[in-house]
Amino acid sequence: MSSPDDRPAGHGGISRRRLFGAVGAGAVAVGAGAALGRLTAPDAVAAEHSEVVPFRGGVQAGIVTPAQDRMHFAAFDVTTESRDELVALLKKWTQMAERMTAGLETTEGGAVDGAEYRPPDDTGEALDLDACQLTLTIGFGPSLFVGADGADRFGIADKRPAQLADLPKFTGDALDPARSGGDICIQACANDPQVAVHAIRNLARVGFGTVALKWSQLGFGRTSSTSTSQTTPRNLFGFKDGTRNVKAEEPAALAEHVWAAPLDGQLWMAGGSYLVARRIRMLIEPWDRTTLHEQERVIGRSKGSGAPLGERDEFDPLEFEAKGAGGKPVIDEDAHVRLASAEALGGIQILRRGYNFTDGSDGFGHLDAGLFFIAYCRDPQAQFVPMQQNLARNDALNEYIKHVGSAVFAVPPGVGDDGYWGSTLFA
Ligand SMILES: C=CC1=C(C)c2cc3[nH]c(cc4nc(cc5[nH]c(cc1n2)c(C)c5CCC(=O)O)C(CCC(=O)O)=C4C)c(C)c3C=C
Ligand SMILES: [Fe+2]
Repeated sequence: MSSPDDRPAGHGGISRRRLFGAVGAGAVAVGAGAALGRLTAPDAVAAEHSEVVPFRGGVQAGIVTPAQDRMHFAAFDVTTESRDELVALLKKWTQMAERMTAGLETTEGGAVDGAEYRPPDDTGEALDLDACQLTLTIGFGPSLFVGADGADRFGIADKRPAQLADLPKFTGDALDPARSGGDICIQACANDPQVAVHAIRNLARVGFGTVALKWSQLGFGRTSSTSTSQTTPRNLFGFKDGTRNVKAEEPAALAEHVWAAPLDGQLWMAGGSYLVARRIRMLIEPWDRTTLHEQERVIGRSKGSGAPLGERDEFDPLEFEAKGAGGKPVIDEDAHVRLASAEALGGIQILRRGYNFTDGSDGFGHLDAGLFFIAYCRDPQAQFVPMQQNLARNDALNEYIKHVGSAVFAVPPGVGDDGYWGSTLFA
């Protein structure tokens, strides 16, 4: 396979998305030239203002990469019973993903330079768009390892990490099976929705006969910062979200809470992580009829500044012991930030990387809107599960939200120079 940085500027085929043409030199500084290098957290941060986020590296891009503004998340079921066909698809996907994240078509000249009487190799809707910091991150669900009937589907049952267990049912869950689970997920994040959708569409297209799309979700605005270089965005309740997130610039916290380590049990996962996705409906109509005072009590922070209640600035520490009038806690006992905090959970933290969504109306006069919550952690059972149990049982926010979709995936480490998506698993 020709790698993106082998390509001369202005090569014969359409160089998808102006990558080697009009875009300024600074924009590709950590792009094509570094595309085959190893991605570390500092690399990912350095890529923030570039057009291209390196695809290969020690960890997958799209985890600590500064969160892009748009997302298309897809979950697939594997329809073949052949391990060889599955591995062949993962190799093909890797080639395509490396090219698309570099701002190229899925194959050289794929959209319009191929044979006239064959379907094109690239669907074409991202021609003329640049890479837009596209990242593609793959994950493997529990059902890929062991089928519902207990079958070792692809000879990898003994490689299923203990951390990759199905999530338990939480109080209040109203999960739609059609929006839950999946054998494989691909998270596409970019600063242009068309670039993210193009990537998922083309991966799904070549997967025909080997995988089938189970569900997908578009997200239109990030709800977290994953780097101190980013400002904190707002969720659909109007609150800054991501203030106290684990950030790319915190290697010790990432090592403790996000990256799987060799000693965690499955060597093939070292340098990987676990992704929990929850489609959370936000009942925005009742929320919008709630007073500002109540909204801030429910979250535990000021809506305008994002500061903890009782404090001035967004990044001021949360004073959970502080008492106000009548000796009542300034941050309520059932405020969201208290119940989700490391202080309340014996030190547990997760890296949040979610997106706002709206998907039309629910047929009853309400917007189907909410938060597509994505968390990365080292062990969902020991981190996400107790955190969500505490929230599901006690959070004041529960009056205004409903969890309607759920999935968990093992996200393998980054792709090395000669590797492919999942090569450490299928080696
Ligand atoms: C299980 C984990 C979490 C779910 C599910 C969740 C849903 C959810 N959160 C908000 C809004 C906010 N969350 C904030 C902080 C926050 N949330 C979680 C975890 C989950 N949230 C954590 C770990 C934290 C940080 C807690 C801390 O240590 O302070 C905030 C405050 C800003 C911030 O720090 O990010 C907001 C706002 C919504 C609307 C929502 C479901 C729709
Ligand atoms: Fe939250």
